[in-house]
Amino acid sequence: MTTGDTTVLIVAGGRGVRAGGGDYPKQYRQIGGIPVIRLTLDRFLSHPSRMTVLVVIGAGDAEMFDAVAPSDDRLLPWVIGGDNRQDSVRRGLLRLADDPPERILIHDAVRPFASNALIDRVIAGLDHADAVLPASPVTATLKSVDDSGLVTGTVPRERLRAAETPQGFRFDAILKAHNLAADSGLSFTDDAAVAEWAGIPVRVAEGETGNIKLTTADEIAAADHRLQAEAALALGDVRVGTGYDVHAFGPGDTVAIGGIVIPHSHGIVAHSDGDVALHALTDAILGALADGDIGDHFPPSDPQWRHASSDIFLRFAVERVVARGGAIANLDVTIITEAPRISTHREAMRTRIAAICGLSTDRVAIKATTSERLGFIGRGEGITATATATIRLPFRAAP
Ligand SMILES: Nc1ccn([C@@H]2O[C@H](COP(=O)(O)OP(=O)(O)OP(=O)(O)O)[C@@H](O)[C@H]2O)c(=O)n1
Ligand SMILES: C[C@](O)(CO)[C@H](O)COP(=O)(O)O
Repeated sequence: MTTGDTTVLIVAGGRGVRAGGGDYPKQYRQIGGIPVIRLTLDRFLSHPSRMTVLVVIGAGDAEMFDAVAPSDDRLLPWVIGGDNRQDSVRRGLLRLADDPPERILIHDAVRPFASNALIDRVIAGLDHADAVLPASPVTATLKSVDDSGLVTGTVPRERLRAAETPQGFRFDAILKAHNLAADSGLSFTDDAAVAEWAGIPVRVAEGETGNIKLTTADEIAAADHRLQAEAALALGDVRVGTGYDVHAFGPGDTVAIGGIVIPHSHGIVAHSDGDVALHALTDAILGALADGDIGDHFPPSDPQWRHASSDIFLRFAVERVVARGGAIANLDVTIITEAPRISTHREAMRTRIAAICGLSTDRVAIKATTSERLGFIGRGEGITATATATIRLPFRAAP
């Protein structure tokens, strides 16, 4: 397949009357949060063959187009289109005529789902033909109907194909055909029809039923739902949980904070090792799962947790996420104490927590503050930590 010297002409000059019209044509409406024309442009600009793209826009649409167009040096300055699709295509072809490409793909701005494989099939077809039409078999039973609404017959569908775009052509051949068609005053709804009329053999390439043209408001709404659902599936069921813990200082000379042991003028009064950061994180993860709290799973009354290292609790919470097919997106802790100073231990804490949870350290944040000598923290009587955990569960995860 030869892919060099292929330009794409995207026609976006229509008013979208069948979709409801208005000042905001359908190619500028959003599906899945992105303007239709932007999706279409991205399809072609991201194609590996690095094609040049020319867009034909409606008179008065320049501001709308410039607002949504990507910045890419392969995107040529737009051309203003005509009163119908055929005229818009011809205006685009004429713009390219001074420095013509070898091959041209002509595509509707309102077909945002053309795949790379489909584009490849059309380009490959041009190695053996001057005109290539992607098309799919018609699956509906087709009826002809008279003006009174009576069925006059059933149309055999075996030889019928529904035409799609991008349609591919040798540039010189389709420009000539369009010029002849314009001179003759005939009108056609696609460029393959212009080629057929001009006597150019049109070869069919396998189309894609997903490569729909957004013609009606219902089709736009369905495409929007499709992309929203895909995005939601990719993102998963995102949940956020928060946690809080407090412990008093007491006799001793070390404190466990954030999974590491730090020398201090006091110890921590606690049933376990009293690591407020790991306890807050454990509760944040359990909170995101709506799975009780640390005390439910590790009751202080149970002697087996006496002096336990708190990484056991945190790992347990992480395993509850993994057991539901989920993953932790990030953990964020704030430690509030007058002393010891946290900043010098921050990286060691991040590394340790990341290791306990099986995360990369860039998903773990440790912050610290004092309470400005106010309250029990300010008097150095205790230490607290708050935490937030964001997790992603698959949809339809077991409750
Ligand atoms: N004067 C025109 C008319 C159509 N098109 C483009 O041709 C493609 C064909 O799709 P179609 O659904 O026919 O678009 P509209 O003409 O906008 O729709 P309608 O007929 O409902 O007004 C669209 O990308 C449309 O923007 C164009 O560039 N210039
Ligand atoms: C070019 C086209 O998309 C091929 O299916 C189609 O013909 C364009 O517009 P239509 O007026 O909705 O047929």
